[in-house]
Amino acid sequence: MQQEFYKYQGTGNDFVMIDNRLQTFDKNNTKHIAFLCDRRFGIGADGLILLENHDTYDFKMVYFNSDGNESTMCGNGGRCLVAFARDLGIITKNTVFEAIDGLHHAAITNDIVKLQMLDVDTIEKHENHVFLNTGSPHHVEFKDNIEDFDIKTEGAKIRYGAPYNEAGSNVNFVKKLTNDTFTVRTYERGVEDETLSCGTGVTAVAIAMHAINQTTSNNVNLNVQGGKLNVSFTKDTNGAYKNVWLVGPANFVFKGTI
Ligand SMILES: N[C@@H](CCC[C@H](N)C(=O)O)C(=O)O
Repeated sequence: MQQEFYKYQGTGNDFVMIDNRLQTFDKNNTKHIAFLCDRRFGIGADGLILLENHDTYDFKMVYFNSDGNESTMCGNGGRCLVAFARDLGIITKNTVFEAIDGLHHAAITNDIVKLQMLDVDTIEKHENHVFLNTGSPHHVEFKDNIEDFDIKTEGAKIRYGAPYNEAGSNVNFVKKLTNDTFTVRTYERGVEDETLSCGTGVTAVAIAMHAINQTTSNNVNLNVQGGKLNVSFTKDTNGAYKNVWLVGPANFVFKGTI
């Protein structure tokens, strides 16, 4: 059977999008999803996202990494899905949709998507890194020579090592540029390589930098390999990060059948 697909990217984190409102897509066929994401034999993407109907909200997001396995929240994927929903005529500007980590409010203006992320109340501060969950698990570590660093090799060692082991974590390497601007490179679990951008990753970096006093700003700019993102938040009196918003471009690339 021919499958219609759409390709979107958000700061270079790219996704195959499928309109699954008629529930025709086989979600259990891991090999087929990995094939669709394969850059040589398939369409090529960091992940695949299904847009599905929801009883109460505008739509539902189902996310798979490029290895074919369903995974936790994808921030850039969520932003791209909002653009896809707008392009399909499901929404106009504002939306609320459900993903694996709960409800997300979002707004789209031209190609800029603003996506509300999970509240964060648990931040593990270790000697050389910070660990937190922004919808997906993230290890955050400073790396001064970030431009020349082997992200794939060094990221994999951390992702597969203790305490993460098989369940794994995404790994973000960070360099501070100014009080409110950081460079980030991310090794993504489930892609098992560096991606050009990671939305839950930069959200984790912005919150981690604030939590360890590396920024005094609650509006943080993140330079990633594929462009620029912004994360803003408020911190409540119990130390929880709320009203977390991830902002950046989300673009249609091409569509086809396979
Ligand atoms: N690219 C994503 C993160 C996707 C999930 C991640 N690979 C995982 O399995 O934890 C983003 O933009 O947040």
